[in-house]
This record gives sequence, C-alpha cells and structure tokens, in this order.
Amino acid sequence: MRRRNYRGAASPYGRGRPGRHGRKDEMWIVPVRQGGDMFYVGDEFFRALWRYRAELAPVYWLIGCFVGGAWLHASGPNWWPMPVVAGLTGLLLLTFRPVALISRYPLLNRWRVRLWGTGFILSVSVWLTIATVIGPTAGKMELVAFLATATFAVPWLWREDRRRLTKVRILRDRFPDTADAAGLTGAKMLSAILDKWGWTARIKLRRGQHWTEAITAIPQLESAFGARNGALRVEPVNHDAGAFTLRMVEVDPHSEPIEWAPRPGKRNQSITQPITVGVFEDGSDISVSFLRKHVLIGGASDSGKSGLLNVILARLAECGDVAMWGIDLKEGMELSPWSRALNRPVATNKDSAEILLAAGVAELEKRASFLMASGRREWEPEFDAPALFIIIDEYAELSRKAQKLADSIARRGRAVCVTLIIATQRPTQTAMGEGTAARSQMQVRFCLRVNERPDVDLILGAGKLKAGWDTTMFDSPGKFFVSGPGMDTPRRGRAYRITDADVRAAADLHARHADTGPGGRSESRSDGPSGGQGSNGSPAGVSGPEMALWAALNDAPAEGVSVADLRAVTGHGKTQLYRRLNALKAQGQAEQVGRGLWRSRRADTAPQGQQEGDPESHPE
Ligand SMILES: Nc1ncnc2c1ncn2[C@@H]1O[C@H](COP(=O)(O)OP(=O)(O)OP(=O)(O)O)[C@@H](O)[C@H]1O
Repeated sequence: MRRRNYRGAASPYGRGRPGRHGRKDEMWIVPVRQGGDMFYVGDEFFRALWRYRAELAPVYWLIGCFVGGAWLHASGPNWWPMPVVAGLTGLLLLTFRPVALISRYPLLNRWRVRLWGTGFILSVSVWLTIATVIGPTAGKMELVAFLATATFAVPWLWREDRRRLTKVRILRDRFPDTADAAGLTGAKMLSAILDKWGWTARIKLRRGQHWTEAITAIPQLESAFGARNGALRVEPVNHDAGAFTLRMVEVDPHSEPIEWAPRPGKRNQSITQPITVGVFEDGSDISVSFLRKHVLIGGASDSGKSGLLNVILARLAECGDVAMWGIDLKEGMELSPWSRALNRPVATNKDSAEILLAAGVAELEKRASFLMASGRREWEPEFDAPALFIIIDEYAELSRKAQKLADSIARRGRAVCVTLIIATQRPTQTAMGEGTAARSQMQVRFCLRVNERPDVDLILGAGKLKAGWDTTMFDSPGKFFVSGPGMDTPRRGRAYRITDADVRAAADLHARHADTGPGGRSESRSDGPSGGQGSNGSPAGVSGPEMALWAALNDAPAEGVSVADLRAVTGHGKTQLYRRLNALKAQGQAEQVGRGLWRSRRADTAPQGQQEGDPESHPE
C-alpha cells in the first residue's frame, strides 16, 4: 500500500521508514483510506461503536447474551453447568476481590457497584443456564432479557462518573469548533478533568502558536463556550510553549468569603511544614512553605493585606518552633491584638521599630556565629531554637535607618531563620528604601488587587503581568496570586476571612508570654525557663536555650562547666539537658571532660577520655 505525504503526494516509503539521516519520516505520512467514501463511513461507524462503548454497553450485553445462549443451546442442553460455573466464579471474585482485580477496577470498592455487579452476574448466568436448556428465544426468554437489560442499564448509564465521562467527551469533540471561533484554529483538547467547581483541560496549540496567544483570546473563548465573563483561566504548561491549561470556573468557590476554621491543638504544628492560608479556585488548599523565606504581601488599599497577614500570623502562632516580633506603624492597630502571641511587644513607632530591627540583626549575627562554630550551614528550627519571623505592616513607613536594618536581615537572615514578612501597598524602590535590595530578596510574594497594572510587576517581579498574573480585575478582598518556589503559574487564591474575634481567640490560645498582653509590660519577659537573657545575651525565647547551651560550652574552661550551671543557663531539666549534650557529643561538637563536666570540643585539644559508662552520660 502506498502512503501519502502531507501534501497528498504519494510517498515511496512505507510508514516509519528511516529518512536520509536515520530520522523517521512518519510525521509526513497519513494513512490512505482505500475504498472510497463507503469505506470511510464504515470506518467512522466502527470507531464510534468503540468510542461510545460505555454508553452502548447495554446493547452489547443483550447481543452477547443472545449469541452466547444460542451457541450454548446449539452445543447441547447438557452444557448448562458452564454458565453456572462462570457465574459462580464471577460472584467469588466479587466477594473476595483479589488485589489484581481491585487495582484494575477500584470502583469495586464501592458497595453499590458490588451490589449491582452481583445482581448482574446472577441474572446473566441464570438466564444463560435456562437458555442453554430451552433456547434463547423459547417462551418469554426474549422479553425477560429485554426487561433485565433495561433494569441494569438505568444505574449503569446514570452513574456519576459516566455522566462526567460523557461531558468530557462532548467538550473534547466540540473543542476544535470552539477554538476556531476564538481564533485558535488547529488547537486540540488533549484531556479534561471535571471537578465540583468546573473543569480543567490540557490544550495543545497548532505548531507555531504560543500559549500567550491563548491569554489574548480569553474573551473570545469565553464567548465561544457561552461562559460568563471571567470564567476562563489560562496557565502555561511547563516545558511546552505550545500548550496550556484551560480552566473553566463554572461555580466560583471564591464568590463567598471562606471562613477561617481554627485548628484544635496548641502549638503542635511545625514551620518545617507548609502552612495553609486559603483556598485555590479549584477548591484545593493553598499551602505555602515559609521556612527560611522572606515574604512580601502587596496590594491596594482594602484589598485584604491585613486580613491575609492575620491569617499568616494565626498559622505561625500554631507552630511551636516559631517566634514572632511585630512592627505596626499604623499605631499598632493591626498587630496589637496579637501581642500575647508575639515574643516581644509590638513596635508602633519609628524609634521602637529601629530598636526591634537592630535586635533582629544582632540575633541574626549571633545565630550565624553559632552555626559557624558548630559547623552547620542552616538553622534547624526547634521548640528551643525557633525560627524568628519579623512581621512589618506598612513597610514604607519605616525610617531610612530601619529600612537599612531590614535590608540587612533580608540579605543575610535566611540561613539562620530570621526572616521578614512585609506588607505594603506599592513596593516601589522608594517605599522599600533607596539603595536597598530588600524587594529582590522576597521569595514568596502575595499580590492582592492592585489598581494599576504595572503594580503587578512591582509586587511579583518583572514580566509577571505579561505572563497572566494580572490582579486588577480581582473583585473582592482577600483574592490573590502567590508566587514562590514551586508556585510559578497564576492560580487564583482567596485567603480565609478571619474576624477580630478569631484573632483574639488565636492570640489567647497561642500566647507566648502572658505578660505581654495589649499594653503589657515591655521587655518584662525575664523570668522562667525560656525567658530572660541567655548567657550569650540572646533575646529571650528566640535564640533560646540551644544557643545558651552552646555559648556556655564554648566559654567553659579546660576542666569543663558543670551540669548544674548548664541547667541554670538553659532552663532545661536534667533529662532534656543530657539528651542535648549526648546529641552534641554524637555530632563531635561537645565532650565530657569529667564527671558531670562538659565543654565544647575544641580543635586544639585531643579528645579526652570519653569515660564510657559514666552514669551521668545518660539521662536519668
Ligand atoms: N479573605 C477575605 N475574605 C473576605 N473579606 C475580607 C478578606 N480579607 C479582608 N476582607 C475584608 O476586606 C476589608 C479590607 O481588608 P483589609 O483591612 O485587610 O485590607 P487592607 O488591604 O489591609 O487595607 P489597608 O491597606 O487600607 O489597610 C475588611 O472589611 C475585611 O473584613
């Protein structure tokens, strides 16, 4: 059989024959339909019988039963045990559901499907047994077959996933016309998935078209689909400039505010896990990792910046390995309700903001020397060594000095887990501080509604507006795009709505220091195990006992520091202290130099006798 190339000329080569450079030339070949139009119509007919096999299944069952019954009857009435054995085998399989069967047909896990299957197998095997003996057309056999088929066809055709499958097929079959009407001639729908809010499809464009053309064609596509304004979203597909993801939002999950639901349990979360701040419009959670990342929240007035900041604070407060400081230059209006959950009184004016940021830089430097001395590269947050977040509402209001300090934290704070969460309306260079690079250090960026399109690039970074991250059309507060590691497509999200009462409840539930309540005493956290200045002068509850322990071991004389002294500086109980000391010893960072005497392992000293078996080298 000769094949034709794409211009219709006969090709001398069969399908797949290597070209001049060993390249297969099958791209240029389409199969020739021999036999003219009749063959074509017949071909399409059989294709349709196969494509719509699920919908046509009841007809196939009926035909199968009559053909099978006729064959068995013709073979002899004594063949009746055959359908009985087949039916029993089917029932046994359904009852015991071997793994191979379940992994191929997971639907069999549903009891309704099994009930239907049991009835179906019983009916078919009984009917075939009788048909083998008396014949498939004897008596009322035909009527019974039709009635039984109709009975089993109803639940089969009404099945929810069958309905979905049909909808997907209709979408896919009609898509070439829709794309044509929208000016994307030649585009194909490769796959589609339905969910409760709408559907998402993967589209492949004609060769030479770029996915950004689909962004321009969104209004035309909406019209061609007969959808409401703003119902369609276009997102790029990684590694394929000629494809995109088309999302139709039939029911907008963001049309109503999504209420904040506090999580039970106190301080049992960890910042090493992503935190959930809202819901994407396909109903999935927006989970963002805040660990070792600076965060920027930008948006116009009333776009919901403070609301989002409150949600983030509430989530951070749930983490036991987090410490928080706050700067709120709106006279503490936004952050004061959080005072009890913060590890330091809120800075509400330019001077106290400078002091707080200077303390942040000092903390950062202490942590950096600690890491260097202990041969580690990154701060691993723990309850005793929390990640420190400095939250700044209205960053643009900071003084120049404060902005320089914040810039220093932005540049150096990530590895040591001293990070910034900044909210501002327009992060222009002036607002972020002339001569500083704070904006470029922000890895996670939330962009709420903005009034001017160029503000999108200002908040999210150059080129984002052109890539479809336009937030000027966001119509309700709390809606945003978030960009960051692993979040490089513009998916619309909406933050939870958190009320003032929710904020108060969360702050009470996760109070760090009861004595720093609204209007609480400043710098008064000097008592208790996690309070007070560490021996290294670290701020209470931030650097924590871990650094105090390390400083004491480092400062210890050659004969070591006593366990009693270490307990005093860290506030640890004996068991906890020995757990930490033994861990440091295992890492080669601390050594026991005598009974109950420890110090850091120094490069210049040979390892001392390790006194294995010393009862005090194990927690009691
Ligand atoms: N996620 C949300 N869902 C529903 N409503 C919200 C949400 N976030 C904020 N709002 C509402 O929007 C209004 C403005 O919110 P918010 O004060 O957070 O905005 P803002 O951007 O901080 O404003 P400004 O810059 O003026 O301080 C408030 O009435 C708030 O209740």
